Amino acid sequence: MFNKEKVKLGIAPIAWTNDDLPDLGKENTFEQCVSEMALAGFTGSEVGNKYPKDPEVLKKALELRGIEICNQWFSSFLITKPFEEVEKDFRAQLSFLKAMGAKVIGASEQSHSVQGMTDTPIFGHKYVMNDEEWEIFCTGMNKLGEIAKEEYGISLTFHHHMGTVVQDPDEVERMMANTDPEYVSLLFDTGHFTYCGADPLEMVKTYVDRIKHVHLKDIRPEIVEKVKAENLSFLDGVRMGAFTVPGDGCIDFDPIFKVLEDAGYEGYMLVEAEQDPAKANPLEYALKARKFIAEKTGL
Ligand SMILES: O=C1C[C@@H](O)[C@H](O)[C@@H](O)C1=O
Ligand SMILES: [Co+2]
Repeated sequence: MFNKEKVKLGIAPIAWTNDDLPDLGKENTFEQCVSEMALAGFTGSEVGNKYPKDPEVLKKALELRGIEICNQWFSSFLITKPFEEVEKDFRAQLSFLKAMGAKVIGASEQSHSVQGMTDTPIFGHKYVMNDEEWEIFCTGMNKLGEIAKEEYGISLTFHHHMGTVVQDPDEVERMMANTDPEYVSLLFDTGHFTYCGADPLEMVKTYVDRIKHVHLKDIRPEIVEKVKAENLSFLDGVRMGAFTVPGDGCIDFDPIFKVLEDAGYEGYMLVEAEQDPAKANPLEYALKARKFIAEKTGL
């Protein structure tokens, strides 16, 4: 059994309004989004572009609905920008997260990333770091993680992601092996591992002791196949419905939950299923996800 005091459930605003494709759900307001998260039975959220920037204003709106901020995406550019520049942006985001009471920051290395490029096929076009870049990247992540932990009391979790320099299992392995477990943890995303052809069960078994945040997303494999066959971009795939909520795609979540449960996982499991809200009503899919998680985990 998951410890109900220590494992919490969240949902990402990306199902209501997609910051990577702002036309998807542009009509949905911040208030509708957070109200529906609460209505569906979630207590955690990440941060979307429509969220108030002032921590006090945001905190009030969330507290009214019994929601807290549990993580926020951070785009690092360790191999293409001076460390000091990355550090400045990182500290600004940590200050915001600390004011919000969040315990986790989710970093993704966005140097040379093709995840947001609509004219670049997602398969076969990602950048591969050389040895020197790996050294800069891992050293930088350790430094960011140390700042986050020692100065802000926040854990740095690294988000492996399609189209980025840390996408495939061998890249995740190299990143994990060359960063300090004290300062760098893994943000385990079921959808991104499945999308790149990895087995999310193997990945969770391998890294469970270093996982501090979980993104639960499912995959519609026929859409991913189409993206591959037709050389489409990551965002084309999102529009077409490559991702959906857990329980609605091809991933077997039972053994994944079991590994996390047996290891005594503590932290958030957050549903993150970006799709077109005009086709997949966000409240309907949030309720569907919440029911699935309750049935599978008792949470
Ligand atoms: O954590 C995430 C943040 C999104 O912006 C991203 O593209 C999505 O796929 C994801 O996993
Ligand atoms: Co994710």
